[in-house]
Amino acid sequence: MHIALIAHDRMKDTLVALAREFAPQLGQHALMATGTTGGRLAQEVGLTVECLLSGPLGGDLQIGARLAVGEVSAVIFLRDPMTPQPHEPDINALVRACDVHNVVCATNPATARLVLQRL
Ligand SMILES: O=C(CO)COP(=O)(O)O
Repeated sequence: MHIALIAHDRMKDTLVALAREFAPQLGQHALMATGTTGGRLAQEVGLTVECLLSGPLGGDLQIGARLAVGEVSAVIFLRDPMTPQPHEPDINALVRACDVHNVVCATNPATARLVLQRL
């Protein structure tokens, strides 16, 4: 599978902890991530991750574009529901693309855990 991993700043520690817990499973898949998230996953978890642009600079849109042509099979996107984001339209576009193309999309840690358990 091709899995996209994304977390807003206040959710990054949670995603890193989840990725650490599920590193053996994640390591069997092709991973991509927005820039800062991917850097942390590579450095702190040791995963091989294709790092795209940072979210506010277009990373969510890059993942959405890849997803729209069938190149992403699941998205783990830990959004911060308490902090406004400057690139809110990009975030909504990515989640909408998941719905349009019926791609697995986990936007909170509980759902992410369920998805990761099924890898
Ligand atoms: O903003 C993001 C997703 O909307 C995440 O981007 P970074 O991983 O570059 O922080």
